[in-house]
Amino acid sequence: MEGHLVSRKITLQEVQAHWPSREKDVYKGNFGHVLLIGGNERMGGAIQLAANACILSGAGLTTVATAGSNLPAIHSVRPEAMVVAWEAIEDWRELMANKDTLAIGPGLGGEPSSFIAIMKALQPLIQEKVVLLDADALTLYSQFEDELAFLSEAKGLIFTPHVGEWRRLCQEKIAPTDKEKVLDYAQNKHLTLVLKGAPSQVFLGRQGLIYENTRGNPGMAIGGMGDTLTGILAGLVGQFQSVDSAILSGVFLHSYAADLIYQKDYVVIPSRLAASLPEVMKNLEGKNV
Ligand SMILES: NC(=O)C1=CN([C@@H]2O[C@H](COP(=O)(O)OP(=O)(O)OC[C@H]3O[C@@H](n4cnc5c(N)ncnc54)[C@H](OP(=O)(O)O)[C@@H]3O)[C@@H](O)[C@H]2O)[C@@H](O)CC1
Ligand SMILES: Nc1ncnc2c1ncn2[C@@H]1O[C@H](COP(=O)(O)OP(=O)(O)O)[C@@H](O)[C@H]1O
Repeated sequence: MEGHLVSRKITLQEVQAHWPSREKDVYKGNFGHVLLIGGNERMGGAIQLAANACILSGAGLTTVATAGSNLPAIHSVRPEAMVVAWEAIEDWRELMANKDTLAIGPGLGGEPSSFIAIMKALQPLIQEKVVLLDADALTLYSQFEDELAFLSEAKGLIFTPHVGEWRRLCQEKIAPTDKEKVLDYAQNKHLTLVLKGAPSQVFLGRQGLIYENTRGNPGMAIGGMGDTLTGILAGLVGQFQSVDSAILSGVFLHSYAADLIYQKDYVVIPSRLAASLPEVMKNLEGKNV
C-alpha cells in the first residue's frame, strides 16, 4: 500500500540540536580517514567534486583513488587530498586497510572488472568499514547483487540513488513513492538508503525509520550536485556518533547550504556549495544559528 508509513522530518532544529562540537584536544585521527574511489578519464570532475566536499565538510583525512590523468587537477584544487592513480594500485586491500569509510562511484564508469576487484578486496574487511555506493557503483551493484550480499555486514552501508539509479537498483520493481516497499528493501539489505529527489527521503533500514528532508531547491538541478552530497556524507561519517545521524545531518546540510546560496543566486554551483560548508557547519554548531 502506498503512502501508509509516516515519515519523520529532518529539521533545522533537530540537526542543530545534535551537531557535534569539537573538543579542544582533537587531532585529524579523530575524524575519520575516507577513501573515495571514482573518476575515470572522462569524469574526473565527479570525484574531484566529491573530494572537495569531503575535505570541506571536515573529514580528518581524505585519499582519492582515481584515473591517473585526474591527479594534477585534484592536487591543484585540493592539495589537502592524498591521491593514488588506480592504474598503479597492486593491492586494493592494502589501500583500504587503514581507511574507515569508503565512498565508491562518482564518475567511476560502468566497467565491471575494476569494480569486482575492489569488492573482492573489500570482502574480508567488510565488518570494520562504512561503505557508501553512489552513481555508477549502484548500477554495477545491481548487476552483481548476489555476489555482493556480504555488503550487508558492513559497519554501515549507504546507497544514494537518484530516481533513475533507484529504478535500476530495484529492477523497476518498486516505485520510489511506495515507501513501505522501499523501506523493506533497505531493511533486507541493512541499508541506509538516501533516495535523492525533491525532497530527498532517507530510509534507515537498520532502524526501520523513514525521514524526509525539509530543504532543497530547483537551483540544485545541476550535474555534480549528487557527487557533492556523496563527499559530504562520507566526510561526516567520522564526525558523528552514528552512521545514521551523520547521513541525516549530511542530507540536511547539503540542501540547507544550497538554500542559503539560492536566496541570492539563480543556480547553485556545486563547488560553490562545497566552499560554503565550513561556515555553514559552524553556524549549525549549537547556539550559533
Ligand atoms: N563533472 C562530472 O564528471 C560529472 C559526472 N557525473 C557522473 O556521470 C555518471 C552518470 O550519472 P548520471 O546520473 O548523469 O547518469 P545515469 O546514471 O545514467 O542516470 C541518468 C538516467 O536516470 C534517469 N533519471 C530519472 N530520474 C532522475 C533524476 N531525478 N536525476 C537524474 N537522472 C534521473 C534519467 O532519465 P532521463 O533524464 O533520460 O529522463 C536517465 O535515464 C556518474 O558516474 C556520475 O557521477 C555526473 O554526476 C555529472 C557531473
Ligand atoms: N528541484 C530540486 N529540489 C531539491 N533538491 C534537488 C532538486 N534537484 C536536484 N536536487 C538535489 O540535487 C542532488 C542531485 O543529485 P544527482 O542527480 O545524483 O546529481 P549528479 O549525478 O549530477 O551529481 C540530489 O541531492 C537532489 O536531491
